[in-house]
Amino acid sequence: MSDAVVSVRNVNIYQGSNLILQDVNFSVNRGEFVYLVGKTGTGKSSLLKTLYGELTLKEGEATVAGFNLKDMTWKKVPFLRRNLGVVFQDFQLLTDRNVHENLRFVLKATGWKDEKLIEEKINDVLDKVGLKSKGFKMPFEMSGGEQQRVDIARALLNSPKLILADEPTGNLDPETSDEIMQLLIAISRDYGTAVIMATHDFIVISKYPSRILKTERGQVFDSAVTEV
Ligand SMILES: Nc1ncnc2c1ncn2[C@@H]1O[C@H](COP(=O)(O)OP(=O)(O)OP(=O)(O)O)[C@@H](O)[C@H]1O
Repeated sequence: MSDAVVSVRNVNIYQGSNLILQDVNFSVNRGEFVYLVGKTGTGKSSLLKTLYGELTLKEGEATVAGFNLKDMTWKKVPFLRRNLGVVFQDFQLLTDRNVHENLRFVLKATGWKDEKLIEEKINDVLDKVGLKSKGFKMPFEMSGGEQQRVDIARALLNSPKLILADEPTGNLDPETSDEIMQLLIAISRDYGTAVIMATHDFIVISKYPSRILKTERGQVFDSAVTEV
């Protein structure tokens, strides 16, 4: 059986009628950590959006966490998302509730009902990101690094096979970026979660070298296949 969590074959990605990326081919295996780099506007976000079902795949073949993306209906997208964790630069936490309530909100929205299991899961993910005692804090009471940890905890709630992270260190100072990188790398290593992380931060990449996908001139180049 293939270990691929993401498989993309002969894919063309459009924004409206504009072809953004052509003939994209790559796979990502369980537990792999992959950077996604490329100049602004070359299609990193468009590629991530395709992988989490925000942009419908019209041309080519792709599977993510066992879901076929081709012509996926909007009805199916929430089921895909439950198998993914998505982490953004700007955290996107609900500002009017504390950390615990932010996490509980996601579990409830994704169908969790058993209060004991909900409590256990929240404690589990907070422990994994090193925030076990911070569940009562409001987002505005936390540093940027702590908020990013909460965002990662939220991404872990449904034990995803894949985390898609769009510039997760973009708003953080170098030391805090380091902490977040070590956390994401530990998650991929310890839980077998594949991570695809879009970034402009070459200091981070040189410090934590890993496979690179690069968007350039309408194509995706893969350091596993060619020099990027
Ligand atoms: N919603 C949209 N509608 C139309 N065109 C879009 C839309 N979103 C992005 N584009 C265009 O698609 C191209 C790729 O944008 P995308 O956001 O994927 O690039 P990016 O590499 O992620 O850039 P950045 O590093 O700035 O985030 C750009 O030319 C952009 O203008």
